[in-house]
Amino acid sequence: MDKDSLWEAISEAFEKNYSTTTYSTWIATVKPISLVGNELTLELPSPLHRDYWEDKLEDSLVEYSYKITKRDIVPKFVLEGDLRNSAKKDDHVKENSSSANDNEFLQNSHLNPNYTFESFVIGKGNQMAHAAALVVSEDPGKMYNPLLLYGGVGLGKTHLMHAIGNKILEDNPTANIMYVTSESFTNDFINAIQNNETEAFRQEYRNVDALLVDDVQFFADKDGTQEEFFHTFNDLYENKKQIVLTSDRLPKEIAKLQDRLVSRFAWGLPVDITPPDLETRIAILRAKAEADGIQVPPDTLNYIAGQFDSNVRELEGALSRVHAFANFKKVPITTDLVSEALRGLNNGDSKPEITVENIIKSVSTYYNVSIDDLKGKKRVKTIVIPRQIAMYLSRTLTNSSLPKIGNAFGGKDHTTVIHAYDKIAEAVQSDSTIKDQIKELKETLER
Ligand SMILES: Nc1ncnc2c1ncn2[C@@H]1O[C@H](COP(=O)(O)OP(=O)(O)OP(=O)(O)O)[C@@H](O)[C@H]1O
Repeated sequence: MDKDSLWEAISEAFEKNYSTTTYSTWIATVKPISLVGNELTLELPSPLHRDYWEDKLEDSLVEYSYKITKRDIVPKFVLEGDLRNSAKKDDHVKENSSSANDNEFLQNSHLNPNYTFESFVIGKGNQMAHAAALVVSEDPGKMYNPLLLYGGVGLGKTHLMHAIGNKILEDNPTANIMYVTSESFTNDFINAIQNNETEAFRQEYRNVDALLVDDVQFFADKDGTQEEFFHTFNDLYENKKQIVLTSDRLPKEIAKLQDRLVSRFAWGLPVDITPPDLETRIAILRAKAEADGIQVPPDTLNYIAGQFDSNVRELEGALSRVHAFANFKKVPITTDLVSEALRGLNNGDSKPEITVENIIKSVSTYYNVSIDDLKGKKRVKTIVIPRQIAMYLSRTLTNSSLPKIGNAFGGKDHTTVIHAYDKIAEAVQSDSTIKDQIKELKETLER
C-alpha cells in the first residue's frame, strides 16, 4: 500500500468517527509525504496542528492504520517549513559530506534507516538468510545474484533487504540503491506507458547499483510487467549489479510467473526464513523493548513471546499495544496486565478467535464432509473442494504459517496449502457459487 492510498483510508476513518469541523480543520489539511517501512510522514500546516495531532489524534491514527494495514504504523509529523529547510540541508550535504545516513542517495533509495543488520536478531529460522544477506552487502553483485529471501509473512525479509541496502550505502555513500515493492514497480511501469515515458523508466531502473524488489509474488498474472522486469533483470545481471528479491514462497510455486523469470530468480541463492523459535522471539522482544525504552520483566517477555509464534510483526505489535495499555492505565507492565491488554485489544469485541481447527469444523458441517476426510487424502471432488476451501480460509483468516496449516490438515506439505489457496482465490473470481459459500462460511466463523 502506498502513502496516498493509506492516507486516503485513514482520512475516511477519521471522517466517519469525528465531527465535520474537526475533520476539515485538522485532518483535511494534512498531506502524506512518504511511507517508508512502517513510518508514515505527514506534513502539517502549523505548529498548532502538530500539537493538536500529538495530543488528540495520534492514537486514533495508529489504531485506524493498524486496522487498515495490520501493521503498527508510526506517524511522523513534519511542518512544511521543516521539509523545505531539510531539502536545503540535503543540498548542502551533497556538496560537503558523504555520511551515509543523511545523504541524498539514502533519501532516493526509499530505504528505512532503522532496518539494519545491527537491529536484526539472529536466530535458528533466519541465520542462513542473515549470513547470505551480509555477504551480498559486503560484496554486491559477486557471490549470490540474485539473492532471493522467501518465507511467511512478517518474518524479517523486508528488514534484511533494507539492511543490505543500508550496508552498501554505509560502505559506499554514493551507491545508487533502489528499493521498491513489486507493486510500485508495476505502477511505475503502467504510469510510464500512459505518459510515454518508458525510456525514462528504463533509465531509472537499469541505472542502479543494486535493485531490491519486495514481494515478487505480486508479479503473478501481470504479463507486461513480467516482460519488462525480465529485461531489467537481464540488464542488471549482465552489468554485475546486485539484485535482491523477496517472496512469500519459492518462485516455482508462484502461479502464473513466467518460466524464464522462475529460472532466473533461482540462478543465485534462494534462502528461506522460517518462524523464529521461542528463544529468538524472546530475544527480538527484548531488543525491541530496550530500543524503545520499555521496561518489561523477563517472565512477562517470555509470556508475550509464547503468545505469538509465527509473525514477528505481530509480536512487535503486541509489545507496542501492551506499552500503550500500561501507559493508559499508568501502571507497570506485568504478566497479568499483558494478558488483559492482549485479550482486550486482540479480541476487542470478545469474539472467539478463529483457528484452523474451528475452520475445519465449520467447513465439515457446512459441506457435510467428515473432519477425517478433510484431513485425509481422498481425491474425490466432493471432498477436495471443501478441503481446499478450508485451507484457503485458514490462510486468509488466521495467522498460522503455511507449514502449520499443512500440519493441521493431516501433515500436508505447505505447497499443498499454497496450491489450494491459489485454486480457491481464482475460483472466488470466476465462480459465484463458491464466492457465496465462502462469504457464508466467513460470516459463520466471524460470528
Ligand atoms: N530477526 C529479527 N530481528 C529484529 N526484528 C525483526 C526480525 N524479524 C522481523 N523483525 C521485525 O518484524 C517486522 C516485520 O518484518 P518484515 O517487514 O521484514 O517482514 P516480511 O518478512 O518482509 O513480511 P511481509 O511478507 O509481510 O512483507 C519488522 O518491524 C522487522 O523489523
